[in-house]
Amino acid sequence: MKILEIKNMTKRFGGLVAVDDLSFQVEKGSIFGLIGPNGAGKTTVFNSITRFYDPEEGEVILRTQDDEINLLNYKSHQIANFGLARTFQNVELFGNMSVLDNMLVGAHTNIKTNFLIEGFRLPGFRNKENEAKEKAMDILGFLGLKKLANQFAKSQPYGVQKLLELGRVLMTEPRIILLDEPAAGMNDSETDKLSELLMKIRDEYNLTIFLVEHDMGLVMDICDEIVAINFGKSIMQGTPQEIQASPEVQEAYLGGDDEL
Ligand SMILES: Nc1ncnc2c1ncn2[C@@H]1O[C@H](COP(=O)(O)OP(=O)(O)OP(=O)(O)O)[C@@H](O)[C@H]1O
Repeated sequence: MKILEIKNMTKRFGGLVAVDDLSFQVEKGSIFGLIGPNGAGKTTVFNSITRFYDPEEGEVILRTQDDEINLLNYKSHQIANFGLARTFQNVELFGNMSVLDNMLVGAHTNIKTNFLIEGFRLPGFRNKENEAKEKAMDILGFLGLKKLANQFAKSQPYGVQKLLELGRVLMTEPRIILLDEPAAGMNDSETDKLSELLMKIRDEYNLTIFLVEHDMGLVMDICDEIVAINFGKSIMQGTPQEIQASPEVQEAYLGGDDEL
């Protein structure tokens, strides 16, 4: 099943067509990569899917077993309710809060109580809070961060902060996670660990991963399928092998800073 389908998306900035009639599909349960040279339109696609931008044309269909939702009919804050969660290129944590409390912020969208229960901290709320804490500790354990639960987020090294951001996303029980350059700023061994972890997350949490990434090693290692774009248009969608063998994709990278 195609969990996510981008249909004829166009996004313009004034006279510049950043995304140009772009279509591609993401298979449920896959790790899917969006690649392209600098300025190809990757971030714009990402921001359009997650509704930070308003594309002028097209559809973004999120499919569940029994429903099809066009995300373009909703605002960015509503998207998480449909099971789509994202991370940002720069780590966005609450530095002065503990690692655990940062995780609990991620749970907020999933704690559904009424204002009486929440406002007066009645038992229903405490139960939900305890459940959320337990879940947070489980995820921290999965990420190897349990021991750091009570430490300040800001005193953690960059690699740990990136993992914590992933953990916070998992708290929302997403169907699909969109990762904006998850390996940015990581060294080779951190990137290798991240590759393994992303595959483990996909399997353990039974979700789909959509990533934009400059690190071709990571993309080629872990993606089941990739769409390569340039000038906002699709060059091709295929397996890592097909993408690497494509003269059109190689041509797009020639002369750029990025290497395929
Ligand atoms: N907010 C904006 N206003 C005007 N032009 C923009 C804006 N955001 C992006 N662009 C332009 O749209 C095009 C696509 O940019 P985008 O950032 O999506 O590319 P990218 O593939 O993510 O690039 P990079 O790999 O360098 O991050 C570029 O020409 C860029 O200058």
